[in-house]
Amino acid sequence: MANAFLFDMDGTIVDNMAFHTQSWITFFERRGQTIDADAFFRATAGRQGGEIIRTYLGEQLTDEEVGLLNQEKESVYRELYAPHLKALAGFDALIAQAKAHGVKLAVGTAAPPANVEFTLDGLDLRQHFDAIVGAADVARGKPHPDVFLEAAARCGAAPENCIVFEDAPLGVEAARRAGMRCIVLTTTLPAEAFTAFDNVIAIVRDFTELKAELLFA
Ligand SMILES: O=P(O)(O)OC[C@H]1O[C@@H](O)[C@H](O)[C@@H](O)[C@@H]1O
Repeated sequence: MANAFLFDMDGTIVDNMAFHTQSWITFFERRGQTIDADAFFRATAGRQGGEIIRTYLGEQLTDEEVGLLNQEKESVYRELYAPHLKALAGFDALIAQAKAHGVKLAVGTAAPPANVEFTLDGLDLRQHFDAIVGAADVARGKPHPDVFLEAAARCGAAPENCIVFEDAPLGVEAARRAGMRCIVLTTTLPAEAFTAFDNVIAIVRDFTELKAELLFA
């Protein structure tokens, strides 16, 4: 069976979580709610936008209302982040190395299709992936394992042959529930935030710090 690298998108392929958080702050301010940035990131990063909106604004919202609210939030985010769009250091070299070793590549993200397009097409990265799984493809966001299990299945890889790359505690937990090892990128939280997870095999600042022995053993 294949080996696969499953990449979270936001906060991992791109260092953009500060812009997501800022767009949520703006979105909730418009509705008279104040959020604490750090606590909000820990509690929500990796969940789908619709799940986050229902948690904070009410479970009674219809799917249509949630869809419109989510579109509003994500367009604020894209406008804020667009001038800064770039892949995290070492990403291009890592995917080239992975391909040379025959490793399958996938994305497992909570992002909606418009954000996947914005990021992966904006950086011309879509061509590299064997599978791209987002909010439109699975019912439940992280910490549920659905997005990574679906990405692995589409790559033809068993969970034990997958390495997930993540920046958020709920994403590391999703990998753990999927039975997958995880490499943490400290784009947003420090290494200490991940010490409790037994599936974490490395914690790095960006992709340049990764050793080939760990990835291709
Ligand atoms: O799963 P990923 O790629 O880290 O995406 C996470 C983010 O996806 C976004 O679409 C949400 O609006 C964010 O608030 C969320 O944290």
